[in-house]
Parts: sequence; C-alpha cells; structure tokens
Amino acid sequence: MTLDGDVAIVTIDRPKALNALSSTVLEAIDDAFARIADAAASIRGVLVVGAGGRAFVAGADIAGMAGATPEEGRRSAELGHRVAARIEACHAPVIACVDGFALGGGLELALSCDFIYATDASSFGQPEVRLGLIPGFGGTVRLPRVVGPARAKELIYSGRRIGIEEAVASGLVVRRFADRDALLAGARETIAQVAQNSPVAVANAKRVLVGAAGRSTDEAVAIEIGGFGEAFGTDDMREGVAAFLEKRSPGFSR
Ligand SMILES: CCCCCCCCCCCCC/C=C/C(=O)SCCNC(=O)CCNC(=O)[C@H](O)C(C)(C)COP(=O)(O)OP(=O)(O)OC[C@H]1O[C@@H](n2cnc3c(N)ncnc32)[C@H](O)[C@@H]1OP(=O)(O)O
Repeated sequence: MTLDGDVAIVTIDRPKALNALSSTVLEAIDDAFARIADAAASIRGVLVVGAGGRAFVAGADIAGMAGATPEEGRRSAELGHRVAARIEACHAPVIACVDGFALGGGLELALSCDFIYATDASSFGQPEVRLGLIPGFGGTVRLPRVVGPARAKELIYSGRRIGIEEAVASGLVVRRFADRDALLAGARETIAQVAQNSPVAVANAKRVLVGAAGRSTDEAVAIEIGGFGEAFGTDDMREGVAAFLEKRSPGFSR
C-alpha cells in the first residue's frame, strides 16, 4: 500500500501467478486496509490495482487449493469475506482499477470495492464451476446486486468470461478507459472530486449504502433516515449550508 497525496493505492503484487489470491495475499490486503483506517483523516480515496499488466486478479490461488479440506475451504472463504467486509467498512471510496483479468475471487474482490473502472483490455468472469467450485468471496451476494439476478446466474452457471463492452453494458463496469495510464488518471480525477466534498458526509453516505445493500425496503429506508438525521448533527452540515447561503466555498473538516 502506497500513499500519493490523499489517495491510497493498494497493489496486488504477485504477477507470476496473475495476482492470484493466496491466504497470504488476502491477509496483506486486510492489513493494508487496517492501515488506511488508521490514517483515515488524510485519505480521501483508495485505488486497488493489479501488478504486472496482464491481470487485476485472476482468482483465488488454485495451486493453494489442491488437497484442501472442506474446513480449509470454509476458512479461506471466511478470510475472503473478512477482507471484503474491511473494504466495505473503509471510510473513503474504494475504486477497483481493473486492467486485464478479473476472474473468480478477483472479480469478487473488485465487487467488494465501491465501483469498478476498467481498461478496454479487461475481462471478467466467475469461472469457479469449471473447477468444481462456486464463488466463495461474495460473488453470489454482490454480483446479482450489480448486474441483476438473471445475468449473475448466467455468468456463474456458464463460467464464461465477458469483455469490456458487455461489462459496461451490464453495469458491472462504471467507466472504461483506453489503457492503464488513462484508467489511473480517471480514478484519481474521481477521488479529487470526492475530496472537494465533506469527508463526514461521504463516509456517512457509504455507511448507509453498504448497510442498506440487500435489505428490505423498510430496513433500507430506516438506515437512510438514521444517516440523514446524523448529518444534521455534524459541523460539516452546518458549514455546508452556511457556505451556500453566504455564497462562498465550504471549508469542511479534515
Ligand atoms: C484452502 C486454501 C485456499 C487458498 C486461497 C485462499 C483465498 C481464497 C479466498 C476465497 C475465494 C474463494 C472463491 C474464489 C474462487 C476462485 O477464484 S477459483 C479460481 C478462479 N479463476 C480461474 O479459474 C482463472 C484461472 N486462470 C486461467 O484461466 C488463466 O490463467 C487465464 C487467466 C485465462 C490466463 O491464461 P494464460 O494467459 O494462458 O496464462 P496462464 O499461463 O494460464 O497463467 C500464467 C501463470 O499464472 C498462473 N495462474 C493463473 N491464474 C491462477 C490462479 N487463479 N491461481 C494460481 N495460479 C494462477 C498460471 O498457473 C501460470 O503460472 P505458471 O504455469 O507457473 O506460469
């Protein structure tokens, strides 16, 4: 994890295995986000990227699964879910910057981020069924929320890979870019826009959006009402309203 101003960059750096997620890699991602939480006041956004230029993450570590017992499989999935929960609990927006393969646990890692930006060279899939597995890092939970239950079922049952055109059309990818440099510049531009807003309000909005995901309408509405009420108790809300009425730029908390 490196810091570039108020942007944290988490790089999955195991290019010889197309950044496959071993338990060690997952624990390192968890540690990176724990450090980001400790430095929350100085970080306005997080980019998650894959090293090597061919893959974001090509999945969980298949070599590491050979001979694993059901209990070991359950434990590795639990580890994957702990990492996803840590990412969703991050105070700042987390952008999955995909350049290349995002498959299996790699797509699930991207789905635990707030949204996905990707290059034209990227491809996405949940090919677990080709290994006799199923998604185990949240794919059956988060993919339907993004692309809809029917398309999620088709992708998970077929295990097929989709390219950038279909990924954008399905809503899986929010913005596409010609290459990695444009992708990272675009992601930084988004974080710069976020950084102009109240950090308290952005964190509040993320907490409400994540907390309401998958809930019934009544439960989700109650979570939103709670978050909206909390906003009225913040200095940033008082500053934001005052700045508008005084026709000046707000000076939000850091
Ligand atoms: C009990 C212990 C578990 C340990 C893991 C813990 C973490 C788990 C968290 C919970 C997650 C559970 C749910 C998720 C499950 C999965 O993700 S299953 C895996 C899904 N992914 C795939 O099936 C993709 C596999 N890869 C490929 O199909 C191809 O590599 C490719 C992406 C299409 C690229 O093909 P090609 O360009 O021909 O390159 P290759 O030669 O195949 O690959 C280059 C080298 O990278 C290695 N590699 C690629 N993917 C993985 C992988 N997922 N795991 C391990 N290694 C991988 C590949 O073997 C090559 O290595 P070398 O042969 O040494 O060069």
